[in-house]
Amino acid sequence: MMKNAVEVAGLTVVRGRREVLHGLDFTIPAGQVTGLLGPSGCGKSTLMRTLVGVQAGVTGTVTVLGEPAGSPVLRHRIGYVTQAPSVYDDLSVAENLAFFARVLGVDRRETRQVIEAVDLVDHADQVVGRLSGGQRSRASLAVALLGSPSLLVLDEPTVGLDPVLREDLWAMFHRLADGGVAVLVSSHVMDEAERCDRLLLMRDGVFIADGTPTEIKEKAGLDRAADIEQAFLTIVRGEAA
Ligand SMILES: Nc1ncnc2c1ncn2[C@@H]1O[C@H](COP(=O)(O)OP(=O)(O)OP(=O)(O)O)[C@@H](O)[C@H]1O
Repeated sequence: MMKNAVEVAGLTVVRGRREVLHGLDFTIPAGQVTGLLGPSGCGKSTLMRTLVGVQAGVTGTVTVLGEPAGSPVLRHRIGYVTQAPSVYDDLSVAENLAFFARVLGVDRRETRQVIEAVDLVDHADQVVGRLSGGQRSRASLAVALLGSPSLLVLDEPTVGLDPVLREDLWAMFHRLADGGVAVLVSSHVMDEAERCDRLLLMRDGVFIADGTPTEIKEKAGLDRAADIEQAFLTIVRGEAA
């Protein structure tokens, strides 16, 4: 198993006329849930798009599963869920999965497994357009799980979900990581930080901290009982001082 699913050096991204990521160096290990946390607009989606290979204006070295980001061989090895649902409203959950399984060349039997994994068995025959927002985003997640990707890139997957479902999804992320998958999850709410094995804290296109939740709190001079939001603010204020 590859130790690092992602290796990035000197990553800069220009969108429009603005540089939105400013020379990032980092790795994302296999077998862990890495959280990408930071305020709205700091560049999380841009970073994820870069790893998936769909972002323009990229300079630097971005290696994903041993290949340059965007390489066609990676297509089946990365699962990506954006903030907008990527399933068809007029098809049922099962029909959507059957369609994407065919596009990806994945065994149709896998569709059942991924529907179970996201807990949509009871809604499998329901048209996606009539699902709740949370159910719809889980349908997108099921699509991303097809083909057992080695890297899962999830842009704010738990937004709008109730606490029980959030709990279930985080348990699933950790099960996948235990199986060797590199799971990258973004969030702009810091209260999910503690659920991650490791955190990348981002602000204005740079990382202000990289480590386990405990390491980051220590770096900020706080004890374990503190929350990551406090650590984030402490680090930001320290930099400004
Ligand atoms: N097409 C674009 N052209 C120019 N600038 C853009 C474009 N898309 C996004 N940006 C800018 O790039 C920056 C980073 O955006 P990005 O979507 O990566 O942030 P984010 O951290 O994912 O935010 P959110 O949590 O709100 O999704 C923002 O300041 C945004 O205004």
